[in-house]
Parts: sequence; C-alpha cells; structure tokens
Amino acid sequence: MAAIDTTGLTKRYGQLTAVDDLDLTVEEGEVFGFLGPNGAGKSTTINMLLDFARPTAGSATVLGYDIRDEADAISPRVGVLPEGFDIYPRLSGRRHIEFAIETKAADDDPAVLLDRVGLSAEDAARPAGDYSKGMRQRLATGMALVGDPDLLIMDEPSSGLDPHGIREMQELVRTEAERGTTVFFSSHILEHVEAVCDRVGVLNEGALVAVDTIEGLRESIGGGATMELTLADSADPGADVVDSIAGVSGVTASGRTLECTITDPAAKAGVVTALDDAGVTIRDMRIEDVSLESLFTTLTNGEGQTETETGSARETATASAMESEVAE
Ligand SMILES: Nc1ncnc2c1ncn2[C@@H]1O[C@H](COP(=O)(O)OP(=O)(O)OP(=O)(O)O)[C@@H](O)[C@H]1O
Repeated sequence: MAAIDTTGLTKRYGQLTAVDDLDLTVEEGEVFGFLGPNGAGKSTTINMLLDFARPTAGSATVLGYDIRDEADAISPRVGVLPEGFDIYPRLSGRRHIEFAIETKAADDDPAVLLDRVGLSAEDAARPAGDYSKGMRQRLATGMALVGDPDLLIMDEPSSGLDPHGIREMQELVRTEAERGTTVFFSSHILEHVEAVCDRVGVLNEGALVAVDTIEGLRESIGGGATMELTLADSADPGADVVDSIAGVSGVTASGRTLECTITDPAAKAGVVTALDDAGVTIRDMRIEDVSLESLFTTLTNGEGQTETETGSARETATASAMESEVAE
C-alpha cells in the first residue's frame, strides 16, 4: 500500500490553478521531498491530503484511506508539521506537547518528545510566546511526533532553524524513517532535501515536473560534473587526448588548466588514465558536481534561483587520491 497516492489531484482558486492534475505515489517507509519554488502548490497539495482544502478534481488516498470520505481515519495516524504553526503564547512548550498528547489520546511521555526535538526541560517550562522561531519549529515538530505517526507530513520543516537545528532536523527525519515512518516534506531549499530524501518530486506552477532520486534528476538533465585539471605544462596537448573519450564533452584548455564536462561518471577515471598514458602530468584536480541550484533552476525555469541557501553542492577532489595512478 502506498502511503500517499494521488490521481489527477487538482485545486483551482478562481482562475488560478494551484495544483494541476497531480499524479504522485509515495511508498510506505520512504522519505520523500516535495520541492518547488514559492507558490508552486506544495502547501495546497498538503492541505488537500489533510482535508484542510477540498480538491477541485481528482482523488487521493493517504495510508490507503480516501482523503475526502475517510479523513477521520487518516488524522490519528498522521503527524503534521504545518506551515506557519501558531502557538499559544502563554502556554509552556511542555503544555503544548501535553495538549497534543491529550488531543490524540496518546500515551507519549512529554519529556521524551521534548528531548527528541532538542528542547531542554528549562525551555519547555517557558511560555512558548517567548520562543525563537527555531524553538517554535522544534515544538511543532514535537507535537507532530505525538502518537508515533505512520506518516509524518512536514511543510518546510527547516524553516527558522539555524544550521545546527537543520542538522538535528535531518537526523530526526532519518530516525523517524528508521522507525518505519513515511516522511513527506516540502522544501524549497535543495540541500535540506538532498541530505535526507530517498526521492524527490519537483512541483512548478502546480504541475509535477519530475519525480526521481536527486542523482536520477542530475542524470536526466544531462548534468554530470565539471572536471578541472591543472597540468604541469600547457593544457593544449591534454585537450586533444581527452576530447575523444566517451562521456567527456566541452573540453577547453587555458594555460595549464584543462576543463571538461563529464556526462558519464565512469569517464572521470578514463580522463586521468588517458592523460597518464599520453605522458601528461596532472598537478591538481577538482571535480564539481552539477550544482543543485542549476538542477532546480532547470526544472523550474529559473523560479527557484534565489531560493537556495548554501550554494552549490561542490565536490572538490584533489589529485592526491588518484596520484598513484599517474606516474610522474
Ligand atoms: N486560499 C487561497 N486562495 C487563493 N489562492 C490561493 C490560496 N491558497 C493558495 N493559493 C495560491 O495557490 C498557489 C500555490 O500556493 P501554495 O501555498 O500551495 O504554494 P507553495 O508551493 O506552498 O509555496 P511556498 O513555498 O511559498 O509556501 C499560489 O499562487 C497561492 O497564491
């Protein structure tokens, strides 16, 4: 049984189609990242899955239950971290957790949940109105975990968290997945998604434009890596050597620098070996994966360009690891 299964799911607000004919399956136990720039329709999709918004057309099941007719069976088994979570300013963090436990008729220990989301006993005793944005996010996550849900739906879970908090959130998602929980979370920050997701779906202007692993997406847009080699002498002879290697394209030589685009990962070693065979000495080497921004930008026609956070997922490799292959 799929954890989430949508068929032609559509939501229109007047002339605006917020979600357009969405066919999406999230398997049980998967960590699935729902990506898209602002206004892509991520929250609207989540709201329909949770019966907070009625679809204009199409259908969906969550944990095997129909979202319209069996919403009551869904809610006890789903933990939700909503976008823009509202707190009760005067109630303590702990009281929020207790409230969630009572509402779900669950038997969780509030202290355990608070600990899992990194809120200390002292912080938990303070009024939630005094919390920072990140602490509120942790609190909301703790409330979502009440009742050991089978499916965790998180709308922008890293929102407001500092880098340490983001890592903790990623760890928490992984731990939940190991416990067998399906995790479905939306984000427009690609690095957060890449770190934890088995697969991602990319939404743009309401339509699903891709569903794959991040690696699969990289391959599907033909983006491999860029290899930049610093040679001992002029790069011109080296350019002639690597130009004909399968899986290598766009070779440029400038001074002692040789740059080539790798479309097949296996070609990287081939480049080094071919240069070595030709007696070309490599002094240094850097490999840069196609950046997540460019991947996202390609898939969303540039709309996500300003929404990424930490820059490219750069993999820099010096030649040292492969130096043994290259006889000087
Ligand atoms: N209640 C509503 N009435 C009218 N339009 C709406 C409503 N809710 C959402 N929309 C519109 O639907 C589109 C999708 O919005 P949605 O909030 O689902 O996007 P999102 O991908 O979650 O964006 P963000 O990353 O900014 O949260 C937007 O154009 C938004 O303005």
